[in-house]
Amino acid sequence: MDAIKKTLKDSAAIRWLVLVIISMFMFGTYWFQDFMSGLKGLMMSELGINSSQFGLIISSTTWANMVGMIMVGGIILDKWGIRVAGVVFGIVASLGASITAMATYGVFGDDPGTMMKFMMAGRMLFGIGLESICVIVTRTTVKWFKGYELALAMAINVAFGRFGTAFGTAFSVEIGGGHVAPAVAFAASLIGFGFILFLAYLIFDIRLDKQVNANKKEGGEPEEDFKFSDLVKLATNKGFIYITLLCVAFYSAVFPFIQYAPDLLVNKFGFTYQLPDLSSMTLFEKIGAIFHNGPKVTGLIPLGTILFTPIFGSIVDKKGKAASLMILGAFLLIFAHVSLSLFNSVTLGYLGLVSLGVAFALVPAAMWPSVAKIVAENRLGTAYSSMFTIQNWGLGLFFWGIGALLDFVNRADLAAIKAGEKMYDYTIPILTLVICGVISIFLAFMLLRADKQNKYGLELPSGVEAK
Ligand SMILES: NCCCC[C@H](NC(=O)[C@@H](N)CC(=O)O)C(=O)O
Repeated sequence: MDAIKKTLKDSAAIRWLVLVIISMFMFGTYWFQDFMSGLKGLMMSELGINSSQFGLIISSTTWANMVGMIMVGGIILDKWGIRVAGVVFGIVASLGASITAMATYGVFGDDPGTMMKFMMAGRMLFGIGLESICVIVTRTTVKWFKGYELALAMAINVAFGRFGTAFGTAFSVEIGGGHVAPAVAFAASLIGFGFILFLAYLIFDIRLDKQVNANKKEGGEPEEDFKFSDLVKLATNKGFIYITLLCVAFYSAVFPFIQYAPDLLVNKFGFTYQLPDLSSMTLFEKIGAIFHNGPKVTGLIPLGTILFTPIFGSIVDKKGKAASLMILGAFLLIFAHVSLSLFNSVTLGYLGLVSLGVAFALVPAAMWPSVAKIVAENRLGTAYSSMFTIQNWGLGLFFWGIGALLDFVNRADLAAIKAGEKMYDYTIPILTLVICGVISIFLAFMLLRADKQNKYGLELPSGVEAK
């Protein structure tokens, strides 16, 4: 038997280069997913929309995914591979983002109704690409890093996405020069840039496949293929059900919150949307102005997770305790939303945001590797696609629901709010997210119990089998 030859992925330099290239795709798609949060005030004044309509635009990202588009993405990925799936969903995401940008420039008509309709259509198309790209990039990371630094690579990959969220949220007002359309066009061009880099990655993908196929004669791994029976197996796996429901409850209280956080800080704590001129300020005044700016402070949440997700990831790898850490994350989530809704203290508000940031680093670091302990490897593609689909049901509801609830509870004051005489009261919409936190704790405890019964090994370090 011939010796198995070294492949491209055996070179650490090439592996990490590939990770950076594919992660730029995540950077662009996460930017586009989240940047509008920093523009909410501007969108309301410039496009004449209310909070509920803003919520609809954000929520439209999830609509096609709610009815199974991510599953279609997963099937295309499993049947035709990374290259075909990446190109198809890269085109879909770029097209959706371009339609959204054109709509804000008034290409399809400049009345608010037409603009909104096409923005939603564009974001819906983009959303199909976003989620499938996330699955494709995750799958590609596994392809290159399995047997190497997989947990760290996944954490760094998510960190690129968080960079996109942080910078998109913090800087879109300035990038747009105080207008919505240029900020949307810039965000759309980042997806195009990420897609071009992904096309460049395909050269590495083709080379690696050739090398792996050559080695397969010496005994390689069989490709995974989508089977509908896998769905049935997943739907009857208790651990998978708990972790999927936990994923919905947890992310529903985080991603939608981030979309509204700048507006909450402006309305509740008197923060600004636009930075004042910093040039004549002392260093302390500059820092004060930044920490008093809604989009910038919100941007710090995902920015903090960039450091902490890999740290928590390596704790999970080395010490285990993934289910316990998810319980802790759910407690932090409740503290965050209680302190941001029921109290009016800015200090407590900052503590709430820090607590949310830690939970946002902790839970994903513990949750995503745990899926691989609960579900057999040949069903992982289907497992991630199913989780993302169900996650989108919650996201769709809360992206829109927070805005709709905001308009509803403030209905007596809407005219005064529009005229700038009053501020939105965010208490009830944010308190609703506390319910998600409570459900998350319950599910995390159920997961811990299921782990003890089924011996998934969630509390054990990476690579240690439960007996
Ligand atoms: N290896 C899996 C990484 C998932 C990271 C996770 N992303 C999601 O949940 C997606 N559905 C993306 C999205 O909706 O933006 C995350 O924590 O970002």
